[in-house]
Amino acid sequence: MSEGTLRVANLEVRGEGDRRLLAVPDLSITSGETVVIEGPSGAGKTTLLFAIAGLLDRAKGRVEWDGDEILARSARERAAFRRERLGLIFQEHHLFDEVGPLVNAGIAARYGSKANKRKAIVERARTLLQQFGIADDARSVASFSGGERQRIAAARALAHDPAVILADEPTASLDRANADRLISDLMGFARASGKTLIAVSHDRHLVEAADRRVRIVDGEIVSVPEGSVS
Ligand SMILES: Nc1ncnc2c1ncn2[C@@H]1O[C@H](COP(=O)(O)OP(=O)(O)OP(=O)(O)O)[C@@H](O)[C@H]1O
Repeated sequence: MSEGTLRVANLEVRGEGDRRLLAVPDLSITSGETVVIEGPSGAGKTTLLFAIAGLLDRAKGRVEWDGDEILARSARERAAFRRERLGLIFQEHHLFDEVGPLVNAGIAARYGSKANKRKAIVERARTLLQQFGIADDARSVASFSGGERQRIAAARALAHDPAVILADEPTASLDRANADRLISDLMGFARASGKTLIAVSHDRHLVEAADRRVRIVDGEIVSVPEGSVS
């Protein structure tokens, strides 16, 4: 099986008061596929993304990445799995403001124990920053623009070479030009390197750029009419 294959079965997430937030009987995403999860506000899109990232303790059912089930694992094991296999990009990028782009993008190297692995992460971070048009600059990231900061966050998410990129509203805080630049950088990178990309987004340009849409309404996946963009 190629890396980055997702199989979800009987996934259910309940919130406070036992309210059902999400029920996904079956969802498969193949290695290298680019998918946008869309749907109305409050439908459960972020809940689905967080559940497949193993971020929700209360998720029940099966989430298998390349045949490895992650929901039955401890929180600590799931965190180790994420560090190794997933690259996460959020709307708010939470960079370390006082240091430069390379320290931020290569931050995973600080947590690695093996010197050759640490070196590879920093080298990849450097290449990704270049690819995403970020000058190799010592100035702190606080002085970079919003679009540049989000591209630095994308480089950070990819520097440890994960098979899967998960993004939650990655363009939501960007203007059109910067959003389009990020879409082009991310999609270009995912396609060129065969990564699976799954993004929650309302952004029509991102929806149109993806191979497939998964639409969620009231916590359930509904079918999407061919060719339509909501
Ligand atoms: N811990 C929780 N307990 C109870 N309800 C929750 C909890 N977490 C999220 N919810 C609710 O679950 C629903 C789905 O939330 P989610 O963030 O997944 O929606 P979304 O589709 O990503 O929405 P948006 O597009 O507005 O970000 C919402 O009604 C939200 O208020």
